[in-house]
Amino acid sequence: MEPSMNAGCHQSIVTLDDVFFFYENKKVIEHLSFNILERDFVGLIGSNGAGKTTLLKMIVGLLKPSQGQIRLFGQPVSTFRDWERIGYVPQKNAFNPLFPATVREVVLSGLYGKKNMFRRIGKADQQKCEEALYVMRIEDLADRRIGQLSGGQQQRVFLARALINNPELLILDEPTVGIDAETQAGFFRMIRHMHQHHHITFIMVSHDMDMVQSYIGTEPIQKSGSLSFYVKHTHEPENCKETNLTHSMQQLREKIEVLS
Ligand SMILES: Nc1ncnc2c1ncn2[C@@H]1O[C@H](COP(=O)(O)OP(=O)(O)OP(=O)(O)O)[C@@H](O)[C@H]1O
Repeated sequence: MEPSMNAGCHQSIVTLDDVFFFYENKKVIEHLSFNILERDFVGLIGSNGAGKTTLLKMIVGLLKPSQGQIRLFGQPVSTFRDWERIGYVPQKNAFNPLFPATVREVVLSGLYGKKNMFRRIGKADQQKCEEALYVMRIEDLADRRIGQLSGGQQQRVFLARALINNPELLILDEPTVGIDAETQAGFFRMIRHMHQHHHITFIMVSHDMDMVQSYIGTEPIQKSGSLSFYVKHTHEPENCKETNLTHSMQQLREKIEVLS
């Protein structure tokens, strides 16, 4: 996966060029170069402490590479501002049961972006929120406190939060940790459906080798230290059109109901 820029359906979504990362003197990532194309599904596997979360945090601009460059949608991450194009579900969102935010508030907060904390919530935003709640089948939880939900329910809330902007890139950091096997299987069916039917590129950290190998591929495309990158390319030209959010999200939910 050499860094390169491509046009049309093969647009580069994330490019890393000889990236290093150090926490003080501890080297976590070195000489990492790769290129993720539009609608790729990247599975990132690695032992504890391999640097998976560090890498995701660099991609979403929360950490700065010690050396090298990262580009998002062709732009250097340092000047990138279109954060609504990216949905990020961080690892393990454990909440104090008394945390005051409701599910609806958490999902709406996905619209605020990095610089927009105090924007007024208009009708269109409310509508997007209701769609995201609907598609994740959590509309009946909308007024509950996030901290009072199960791990599986919280995971759906954070996915709804990430989906509210109709992201082009969805980044999931071990989305099924601590979740029962049945809920995990339903979650992966949903993720696969989203990848197959929607215009979304995925990067997912997972310890679930079975899921990664059955959907993405049996061999990693690249290794770096103890990080392994599995990549499924999905570049059929007929799938390279923008989809209508409302319609596609409703289709997604209907499909999930069939599968669940
Ligand atoms: N803020 C920090 N300061 C110093 N060292 C850190 C910090 N965050 C992480 N590390 C160290 O950097 C290394 C990589 O951490 P990271 O969280 O990226 O690993 P990971 O692959 O996501 O691990 P896990 O599978 O356990 O979640 C680990 O050795 C960790 O202890």
